[in-house]
Amino acid sequence: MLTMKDIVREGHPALRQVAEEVLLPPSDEDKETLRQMLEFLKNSQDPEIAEQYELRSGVGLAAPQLGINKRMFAVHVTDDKDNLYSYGLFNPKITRHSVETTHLEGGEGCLSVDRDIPGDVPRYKRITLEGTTLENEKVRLRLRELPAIVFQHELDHLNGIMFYDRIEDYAPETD
Ligand SMILES: O=CN(O)C[C@@H](CC1CCCC1)C(=O)N1NCCC[C@H]1C(=O)Nc1ccccn1
Ligand code: NI
Repeated sequence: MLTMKDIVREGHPALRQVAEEVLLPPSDEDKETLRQMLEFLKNSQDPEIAEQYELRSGVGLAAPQLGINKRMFAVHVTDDKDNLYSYGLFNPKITRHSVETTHLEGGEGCLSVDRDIPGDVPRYKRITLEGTTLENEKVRLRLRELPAIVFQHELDHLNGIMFYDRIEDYAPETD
């Protein structure tokens, strides 16, 4: 099973690479990796397992965070209407998005970042995202609010972008 020692931290080159498309249909190895990533998220959200294996709770995990330069990530998150979004996706891409943006109250964190970085991280409020599932089926997901934020955070990892890259820097007072 995956634990925190499998997750690379800031400074590891994989976090700053543009990940490679996964060849479809996904290989057994890629499917097994993605399944393990989804399992990690579920374990990390189980208080007993998380405590036993010292897992930081996560709602998303991208392959580059394991040092794997492939366009695949897992998400396991429940929205404010108690809808569970649990997916392992290959080659995800945003095909549509709102102009309107939102941000996670209190800012974002990252399992690959062992420090707190304050600041709003702007995300599209609504997105349409397409990808291929663990069953090698194409899906089109219409997401909003927290699920949309999580998928955007994961997609950024596939493009070598960290959440704090998006925190706008205020220009120093000029007057
Ligand atoms: O790339 C993937 N990662 O780095 C794991 C991150 C992904 C989330 C960060 C912001 C959006 C996606 C993650 O899950 N966390 N980051 C570290 C702190 C704990 C945890 C978290 O934000 N949990 C959470 C958030 C909202 C509601 C419930 N739980
Ligand atoms: Ni992250």
